[in-house]
Amino acid sequence: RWPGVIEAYRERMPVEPGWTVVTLGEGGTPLLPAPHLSAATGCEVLLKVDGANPTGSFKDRGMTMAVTHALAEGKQGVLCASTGNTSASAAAYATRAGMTCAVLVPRGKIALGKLAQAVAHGARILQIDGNFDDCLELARKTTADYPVAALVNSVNPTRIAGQASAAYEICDELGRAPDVHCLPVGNAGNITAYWQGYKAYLADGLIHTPPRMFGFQAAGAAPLVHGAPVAAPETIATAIRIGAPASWAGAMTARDESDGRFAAVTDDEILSAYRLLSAREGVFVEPASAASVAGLLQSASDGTLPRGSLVVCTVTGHGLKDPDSALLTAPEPTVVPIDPGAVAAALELR
Ligand SMILES: Cc1ncc(COP(=O)(O)O)c(/C=C/C(=O)C(=O)O)c1O
Repeated sequence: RWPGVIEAYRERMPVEPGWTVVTLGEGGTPLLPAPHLSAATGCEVLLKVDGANPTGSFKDRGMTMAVTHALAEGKQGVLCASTGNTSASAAAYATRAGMTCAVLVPRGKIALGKLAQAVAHGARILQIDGNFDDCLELARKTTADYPVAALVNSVNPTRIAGQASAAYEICDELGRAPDVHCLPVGNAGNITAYWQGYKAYLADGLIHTPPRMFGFQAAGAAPLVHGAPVAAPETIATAIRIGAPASWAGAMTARDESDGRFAAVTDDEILSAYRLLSAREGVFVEPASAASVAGLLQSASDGTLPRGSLVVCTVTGHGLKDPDSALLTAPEPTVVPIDPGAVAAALELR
């Protein structure tokens, strides 16, 4: 039985003996071959399907560590700013730990599924009349003034330590690191964590060569591509609608040390990758997650991704998080009378 991220990689986690480990069985997610993407790019493409985590996104890897740490510190609750998935995960793990949870979310810009999760777990939800960056600033100030609550955003290093587990799993499964690792980048905690994880395996001689980190941002929310914060980030991929990444330095380190790169993908590229994943690979992800595959396709066509490369694309969140986006292009449902002939006709069965 998979023991969860902390027990699976205990010697690499900042956890002390005797601490209560707060886990929902996160981690150990599929590393799935992607035959259509491999054929389309001339590479060997694998998807790290992190939407398969307990609350449906990669955030659980960091949240198990952050909430375990907060509980050990005697905190009464957790607080976070979120575009949605962090709040869903914080609410679930806080509940598991018997702690309270408060979340600050940008007004009107949070996908339905994520809000439902925070509500279901009984989190206090404050809609801030601003964007994610405003929420994060508020969360930092609030937890500084009222230390009774732990700030569990990815500025919290225990989040990064937990999220590095994805890199460990990939190396353990492949017996090596991929040549290139593609992932969507918003607040840049995840790319920071992956690079930390690959470097740890390199230092321990468990891999010979770390991957080049390819980070992809939505064109309307691409501060790391432009080299400056974006005041009014805009994208349909609301999870990465972030203009001032908190882990800017970590993202730069990952790019520079790995000979990697950042690039922007348009909402159209994101949506076409989003549809390709569900329609051809059978993997349903939320739009932000598809940015890594949009970037893979862009890199294959603009020559920045050499043919024959072994590539892992992390798809970070399950498609159920954002049902509205899936229904954007849904055809009108056909109404059929209770008649087998009508069904056969509607399905054009011969
Ligand atoms: C599905 C999905 N894909 C990619 C990202 C970007 O990861 P980072 O670059 O580590 O921020 C997020 C981030 C979400 C939040 O920042 C939040 O939930 O507050 C996400 O939910």
